[in-house]
Amino acid sequence: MKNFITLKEFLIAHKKEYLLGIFWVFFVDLIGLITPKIIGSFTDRLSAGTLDHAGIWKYAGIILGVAALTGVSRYFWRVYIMGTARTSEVYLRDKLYSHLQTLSPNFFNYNKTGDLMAHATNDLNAIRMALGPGFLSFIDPMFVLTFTLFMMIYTVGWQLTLLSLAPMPLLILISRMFGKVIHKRFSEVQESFGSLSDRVNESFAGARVVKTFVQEDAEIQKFTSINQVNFQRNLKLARVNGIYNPLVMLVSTFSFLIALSYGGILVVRGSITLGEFISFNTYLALMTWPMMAIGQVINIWQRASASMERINIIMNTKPEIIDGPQVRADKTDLEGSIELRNLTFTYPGTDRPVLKQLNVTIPAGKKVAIIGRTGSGKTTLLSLLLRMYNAPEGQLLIDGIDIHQIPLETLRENIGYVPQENFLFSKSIRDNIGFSGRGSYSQAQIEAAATLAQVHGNILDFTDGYDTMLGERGVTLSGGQKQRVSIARAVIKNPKVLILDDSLSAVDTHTEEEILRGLKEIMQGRTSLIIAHRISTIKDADEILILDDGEIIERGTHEELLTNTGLYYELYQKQLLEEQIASTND
Ligand SMILES: Nc1ncnc2c1ncn2[C@@H]1O[C@H](COP(=O)(O)OP(=O)(O)OP(=O)(O)O)[C@@H](O)[C@H]1O
Repeated sequence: MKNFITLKEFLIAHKKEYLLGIFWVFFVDLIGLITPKIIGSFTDRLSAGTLDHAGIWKYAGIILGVAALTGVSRYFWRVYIMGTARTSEVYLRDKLYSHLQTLSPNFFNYNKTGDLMAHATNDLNAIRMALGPGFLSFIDPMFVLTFTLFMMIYTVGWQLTLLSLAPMPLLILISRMFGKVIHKRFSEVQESFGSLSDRVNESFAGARVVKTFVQEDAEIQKFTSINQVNFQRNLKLARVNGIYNPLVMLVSTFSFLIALSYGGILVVRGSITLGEFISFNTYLALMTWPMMAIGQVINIWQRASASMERINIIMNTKPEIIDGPQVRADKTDLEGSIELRNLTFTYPGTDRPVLKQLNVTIPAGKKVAIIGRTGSGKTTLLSLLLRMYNAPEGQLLIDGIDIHQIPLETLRENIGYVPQENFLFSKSIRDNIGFSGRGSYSQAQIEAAATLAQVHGNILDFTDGYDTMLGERGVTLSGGQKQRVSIARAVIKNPKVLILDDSLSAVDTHTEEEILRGLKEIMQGRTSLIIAHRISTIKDADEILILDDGEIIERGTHEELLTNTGLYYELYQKQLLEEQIASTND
């Protein structure tokens, strides 16, 4: 039960609905006791020959009335219990989603999307089942068993009742034994379903790569084997259920057997009437469902508990990147100066530093470029600036204060970031560009940003213009167009700091020049950090840093760097040569 602590708040808030639900279950179970008594009395009067036509109609009327009342009451219990269980699913899904939003990018490096989706679907469904049908299957049998037991003792005495119920403790034993196995096997099923969802998600997301590498058959094989594992695990669970449910049935059949044989003897002896015997057996029949239900309850709750355990692992994951106690809440704006003080950074879970003792000061409003071989740590530095990862205390300062003292919202709202991988949402181009404004940007602002990013013309070429819907990952746009929409999305924020991570690599040199000219205008007085592989992108920067294996090996302006014969000079010569070859080929 301790797994369900996550739902404490919800259950307290919805106790009224559950109490009303309990009332209606209580009421249905209470009136359910009338029918067996009526049938018994009907039998006795019939065998005594004291029943006329009107009497028969009266009995029929009562039975019909009870059935109608039961139907109406059942409607209410469904509304209160099942309805609240549905609400719990919405509550928990929202809570899970909101919590996932707070977790750091590192969490998503280690947890696969498909598996997280399985948590949000299958696991939540199992929990809903417990709070709806599972809860009902718990309280209903409690009432039915108590009431029926009372009526049985009242009708035929305690000896026959006790004897008939003698096999019942066996039920508890069986349920305890099977409960543990069901919990374990259901956890395994959910886990394999997570892997299955993840496989599907990954292979669809990478559909183009799969096709271009002609890996369809291999993908099908991989899918089939995971599907088989999932099937086998479901089968193992079904096997437990297959033994468990008939065992529960068998125990209740023993009860019937005792009731029939010993009850029959009592009727023959004349200790009880035939009517009482029939009433007793009808009560015993009433008990069959609750007994089965107790078996089901254990099953449902064990599944839910396994699912809740999985959800709790996520819910108990503490967000690593948060506003700590040292945060300065009054810092609602940035000026844009950046300082790296001996910055050394190692990714969590690894032991090799990716950035080593970097010392850089970027005054507000300056343009700094970073260039270097792949894997030299350029993107890592930007991730630290955006606090996607935590830099060591005191080594990364913005506006002269430690980055950890700046509220996350202030930090990120004031940085315009164009990532290396231009992820666009499956929304219209307008919504993608205006992503940060949640619909508050005017069409003129959106168009201005698009013009600056040199993509306005392209957008107008689409039939639906700014309303053009982008497929998953913006598949309808070319690489260069995606980059430019992504630039427009960053600059519309009018950020104090603009970060471009190799964001002009997919546009031709002419467009690049146009974009840079536009950016120069908007970034007047604002800080920009540009990563590039092409020297043409960065040559007018105030300072260029050359990063190699996490260290700054050269720094200076374009002109200063060309006076050395270092890596920058080497890169420049290589790119000049490439350009010359390209122009001779034209
Ligand atoms: N989340 C991570 N966990 C562990 N190591 C990482 C992680 N992300 C990047 N790295 C490693 O850190 C190093 C620097 O990576 P980074 O992405 O910063 O390089 P880069 O200079 O931006 O490269 P490129 O020009 O190819 O984009 C690489 O060796 C990379 O494998």
